[in-house]
Amino acid sequence: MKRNSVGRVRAGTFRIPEDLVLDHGDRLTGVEVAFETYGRLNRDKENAVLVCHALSGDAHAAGYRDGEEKPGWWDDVIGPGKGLDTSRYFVICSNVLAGCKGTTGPSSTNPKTGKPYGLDMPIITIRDMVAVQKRLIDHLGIRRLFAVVGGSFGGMQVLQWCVSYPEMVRMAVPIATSAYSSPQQIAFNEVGRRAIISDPDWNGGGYYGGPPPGRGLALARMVGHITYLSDGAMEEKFGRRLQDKSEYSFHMDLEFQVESYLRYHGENFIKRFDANSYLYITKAIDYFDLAGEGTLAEAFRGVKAKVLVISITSDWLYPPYQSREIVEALASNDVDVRDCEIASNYGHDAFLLESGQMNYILRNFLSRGTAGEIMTRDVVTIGLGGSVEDAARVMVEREVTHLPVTDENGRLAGIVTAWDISKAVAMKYTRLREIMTQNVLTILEGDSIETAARRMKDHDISALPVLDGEGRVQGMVTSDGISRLFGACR
Ligand SMILES: CC(=O)SCCNC(=O)CCNC(=O)[C@H](O)C(C)(C)COP(=O)(O)OP(=O)(O)OC[C@H]1O[C@@H](n2cnc3c(N)ncnc32)[C@H](O)[C@@H]1OP(=O)(O)O
Ligand SMILES: N[C@@H](CCO)C(=O)O
Repeated sequence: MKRNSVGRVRAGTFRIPEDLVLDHGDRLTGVEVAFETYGRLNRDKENAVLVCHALSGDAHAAGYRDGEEKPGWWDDVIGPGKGLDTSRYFVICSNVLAGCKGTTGPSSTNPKTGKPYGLDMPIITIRDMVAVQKRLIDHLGIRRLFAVVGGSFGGMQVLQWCVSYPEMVRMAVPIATSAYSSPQQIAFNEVGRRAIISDPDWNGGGYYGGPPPGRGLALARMVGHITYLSDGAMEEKFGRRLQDKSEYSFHMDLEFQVESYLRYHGENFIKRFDANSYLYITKAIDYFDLAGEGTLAEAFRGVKAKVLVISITSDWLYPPYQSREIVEALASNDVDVRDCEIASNYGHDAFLLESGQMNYILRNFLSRGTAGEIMTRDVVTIGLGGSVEDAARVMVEREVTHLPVTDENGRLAGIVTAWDISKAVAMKYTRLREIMTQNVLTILEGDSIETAARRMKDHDISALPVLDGEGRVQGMVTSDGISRLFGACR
């Protein structure tokens, strides 16, 4: 087992109770979603990170399933102390709708016929896929996701989350992706689909129970896999070296290492993936175009998330210019967006390979610092029934200038400051209710430090009570505390 892995994991299945109405009006009954989770959901359910997988990915993003040697596809990034730190976050990954790894897709049994859907499966969009993920997140009782993260086709899902459910996404990390599929990306997907459809075993998509279109699917994967690498990476890996020989054979069969490698990946892929799912997912990718008839800036108008857009220097499938378009369109809507570029020779799949850079970037972005991390936890409060004199005594004894006032349930009812005490003495008030501020400005544990600093600055105050989801005081953030923090970052 790899170091700092989340360890043994097993997939859960969630069955959506109601019919799923799809983007194009079709309905699916009894949709099931396979998912895995890593880490622990905190009491306020505010530390959930949804990971969206790429084309051939699945819910098994990290850890080891019983009987399997290889960990999940992003085990280098998900785990204790890693970029998606499972000692802090509750990480969720689900298999996409139309997938073939536990979530309803063309290879699943159609409840109407008792047979595999095949091409009876309606065409699915990325918006449909994200709508299914939303139902899973609702089912888990999560009202707002701390972050949504994904690479490639997974990055498209991240952008769709930001547009479809802006209130639910606190931070978003679309990686090596695009807000629309370019003609070149469509072209490669079409070649892959034609390879499958041209395979005699495809049988109109009705191959289940008989030989699958393995030749077509392997060929589709070989073409796709070339786009996941780079010219430099292939030069490094293979050059013109021959496979298990020192001179040309001058025949039509295998000569070069690169040929052998692609055949290997093709043959490996058909052991774990369904050809019809390949058709449906690449179709969903082709249809993806957030701007639609309008502009990308218009599409991003409602985005509320803080966004980090990550691109890869050598990615020629989803080139960095497509990430720049996303950044510009978000920035034009005053979205809090930043971008970074992973320096790598690996090409598009670098988001799976450059785990050192990925972990560093994710850790720094996600832990941009939250109020919960810098608040003083041993916060001093006073009950609503207390007197001005009681408040003055507590302030002197505990050397505080702000005193949250709580009701009988421990919920915040107001706040009293040293200035209020001075006024009370001058005005001869004796009860807290007479002097406390009732409309208290507060902050949530998961809100960023920047948000706290901006709120204090905008309202010219020097302290903010930090509340949990039930309105109970968890701590205090003060302007002194924040300045000390940034003072440390010389
Ligand atoms: C992101 C998601 O949602 S999912 C998906 C992630 N998984 C995949 O995409 C699976 C297929 N993709 C890959 O394997 C990707 O290249 C990665 C990023 C996952 C792995 O990349 P790398 O670690 O660089 O592995 P690489 O692409 O070089 O392939 C190594 C394999 O090729 C084999 N190989 C290398 N050269 C040759 C050759 N000349 N002939 C035959 N096989 C070869 C190796 O033996 C190795 O086999 P193994 O995987 O059984 O150990
Ligand atoms: N190679 C990864 C990324 C593709 O975009 C996959 O197969 O899913």
